[in-house]
Amino acid sequence: MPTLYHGTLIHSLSLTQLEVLPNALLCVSDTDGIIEWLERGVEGSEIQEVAARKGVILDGGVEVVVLGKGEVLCPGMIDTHTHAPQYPNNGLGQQYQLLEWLDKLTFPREAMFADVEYARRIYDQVVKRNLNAGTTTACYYGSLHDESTRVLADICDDKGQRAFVGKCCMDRNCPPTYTETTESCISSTKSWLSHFDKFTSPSSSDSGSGSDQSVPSPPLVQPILTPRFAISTTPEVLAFIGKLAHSRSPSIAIQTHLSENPAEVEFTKQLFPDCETYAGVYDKYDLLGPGTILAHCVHLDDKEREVISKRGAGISHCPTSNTHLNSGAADVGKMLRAGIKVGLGTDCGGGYALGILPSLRQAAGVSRFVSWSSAGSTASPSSCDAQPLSLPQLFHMATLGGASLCRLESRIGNFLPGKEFDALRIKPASPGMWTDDRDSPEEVFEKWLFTGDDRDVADVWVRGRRVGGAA
Ligand SMILES: Nc1nc2[nH]cnc2c(=O)[nH]1
Ligand SMILES: [Zn+2]
Repeated sequence: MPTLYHGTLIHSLSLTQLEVLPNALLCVSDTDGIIEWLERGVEGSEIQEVAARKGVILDGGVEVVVLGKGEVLCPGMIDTHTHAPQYPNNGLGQQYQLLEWLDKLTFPREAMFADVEYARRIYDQVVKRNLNAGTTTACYYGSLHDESTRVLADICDDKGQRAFVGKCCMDRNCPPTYTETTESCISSTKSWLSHFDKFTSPSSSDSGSGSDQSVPSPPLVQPILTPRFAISTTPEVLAFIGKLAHSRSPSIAIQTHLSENPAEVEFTKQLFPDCETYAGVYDKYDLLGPGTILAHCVHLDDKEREVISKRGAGISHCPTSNTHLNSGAADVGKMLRAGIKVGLGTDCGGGYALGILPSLRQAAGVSRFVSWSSAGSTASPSSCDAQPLSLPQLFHMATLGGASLCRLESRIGNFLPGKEFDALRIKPASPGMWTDDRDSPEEVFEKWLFTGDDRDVADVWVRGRRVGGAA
């Protein structure tokens, strides 16, 4: 039996198109969570008739979820870069720059995840809190520990969060208490990867319904190769990861950090004197491709944007972290104009906040500072390009744009029929205080984006299954 959803839907169609659909009627298959059809402009009194015309007879077996006035259904949000073992450090560290922050706070915390039971306790809360905050897909760095990172993958699968989970590779320039040899990095990466064979595609176990997708949907939880960054991975490990990624088709996803902080860029150039740029290091080892997520990219030059764009890699913009760790203000406009895919990341615990909303707000603010400073520092015509990010762009980055970094844009990111139903029901927790009857659905939505939190996320669905929410 399918489930029907009726009410106001808001989703992104592109960087410039935010579509608002009042009185939409959406049908989701209960076998595979796929959106079978979407009808626009259906009054409440017409639900039964429209459903019948589409072949769905409303009887006791069909659930109809009717959104109330002031409620909005939007796609689930996608955190394209976060570190699961760093959540206990959230909020700390604003006095540091990246490399000192890693040594003082981050490596000692991550080392604690050698204890698998500690990892289980923390990861259980991380995944639960992220789902309730509306993060239906997350790209997680784990620690360097194989077993604890398997636990993280299992927890995502159990709780129903769509996720990419990576065992962190780091075989040099790390403290003796938290590092691995090149040999153990390679062998534990192979062993960690084998764990994912057990997560199967939903369409391979049932016949599915309604979807015209010819390729089976990937498993909910997928592996992502995770060289920490060029500083802490030897050329041998970088080469191993490049080869491993391309040993499968489609290639295995890759995530790493790029050009976050000036001292990091400088040190990387010293370590790889034969590479002209930092991005060139990753390119040399075949790490840049459509399945690659590059976090931060604050200090890129034009050549680097060009190679990232050419290879089809995506950038995870992490503005809360970039601000908190004094890394700088990334110019997202330049990335977009170079044709690069951009999503949002929390980068916890460099970023201090759970869920994508704070990143979206900070992305808006930082883009304004970038536009003001470029307008003030140059009279060249190019300064006209530096517009602050618009609401459609911001929401695109939080949803469909993030999906494209994960190579999932044909599966999730909006409510087009054939996609999987990853969705949030926004229900203002304090109606009358910050929303009232005069607000249009667009206004409720905008207020939620800029002032709301997980108390206002009543339901969270991934692949049609309810996996969280405050209701
Ligand atoms: N923000 C951030 N940058 C990094 N670069 C290398 N490791 C890290 C990390 O854990 N967080
Ligand atoms: Zn990070």
